[in-house]
Amino acid sequence: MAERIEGRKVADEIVAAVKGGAEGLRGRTGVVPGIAVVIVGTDPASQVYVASKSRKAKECGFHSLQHELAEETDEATLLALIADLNADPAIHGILVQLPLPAHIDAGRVIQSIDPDKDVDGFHFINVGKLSTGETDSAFVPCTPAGSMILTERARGRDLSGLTAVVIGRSNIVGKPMANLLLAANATVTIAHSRTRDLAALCRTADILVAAVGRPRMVKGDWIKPGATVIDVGINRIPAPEKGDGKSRLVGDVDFEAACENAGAITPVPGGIGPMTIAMLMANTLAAACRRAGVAAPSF
Ligand SMILES: NC(=O)C1=CN([C@@H]2O[C@H](COP(=O)(O)OP(=O)(O)OC[C@H]3O[C@@H](n4cnc5c(N)ncnc54)[C@H](OP(=O)(O)O)[C@@H]3O)[C@@H](O)[C@H]2O)C=CC1
Ligand SMILES: Nc1nc(=O)c2c([nH]1)NC[C@@H]1CN(c3ccc(C(=O)N[C@@H](CCC(=O)O)C(=O)O)cc3)C=[N+]21
Repeated sequence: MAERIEGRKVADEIVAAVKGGAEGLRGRTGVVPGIAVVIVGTDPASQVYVASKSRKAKECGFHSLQHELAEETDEATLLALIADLNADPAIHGILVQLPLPAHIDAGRVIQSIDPDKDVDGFHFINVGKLSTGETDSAFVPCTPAGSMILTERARGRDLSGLTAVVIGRSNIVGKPMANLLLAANATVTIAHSRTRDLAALCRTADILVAAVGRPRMVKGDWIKPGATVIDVGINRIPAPEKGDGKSRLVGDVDFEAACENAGAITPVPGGIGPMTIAMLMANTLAAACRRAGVAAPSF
């Protein structure tokens, strides 16, 4: 039976350390880390994430702003808000919740964020730093950063000789995750919707990362015995057993079946989700430390 990797517990440890770091920064320099979360529209799942980000920010002792804009907000209004946040010295981190409504060019919005405040790590400058190995000064996207910390807990910091398969090639998860695994010396393959015989490829993976968005797509017999399985997927599915109209969260991996083969596996919920939020807090503290000219703690 696989070991459950308790992301929520590790996330709580990181949040406690960030809180301590923020107190230290404030004591030494008077600087209070500030984060602005911007959400456009009323997607209920997005609102849940945004609310929990704001809650954690308060828990860390941050100054936290939440901007909720109407679905029909135009791009110019959003760009103007970001320009204001870029210029605001009390704000060190800016997160624009994705996806954005279709009438807004998400790429243009992301590239308008000051790279030094881009705590999501989506700006070209931060993407370029990550892929060229300038990780000391880059903001690393929160989900892959959190996934990497849990991978290190299971496998150590040096993944030399290990094979990693990442399913999914998004800019938010798959590609940066593959870069981080590569930087840690794993031998990395990225799979996607055009990959042939995904099951056979997955069976080669000592480390398997699923970031697809398809509930329980990865089957138990796709898992190499002893593999470390990182399930990034967050999928809400109907749960009639809980009552009419109820739903529950599942990952991209068939958790119960995967437990038979895996050495260690992250659960959903309670795995990568809480780690993502913890890393957002860590990145915001790092942004505030850099602004204040103080060394940022690393995790
Ligand atoms: N835990 C967390 O904090 C976070 C969780 N998530 C979750 O992670 C999942 C992925 O998110 P994200 O990367 O944004 O999603 P995207 O939809 O941007 O990317 C999904 C990727 O999966 C690939 N894919 C789709 N179907 C298949 C298939 N049948 N076989 C193999 N590959 C397939 C796609 O391939 P192609 O490129 O060819 O289309 C694409 O590369 C979602 O469940 C999301 O909710 C996301 C962000 C944070
Ligand atoms: N600019 C941007 N940055 C993001 O990081 C970003 C985004 N947009 N858009 C949406 C995705 C998704 N995402 C999650 C974060 C935390 C949980 C999380 O905490 N999940 C809990 C469960 C929460 C629940 O019960 O609903 C868990 O897995 O245990 C989930 C998903 C961040 N994303």
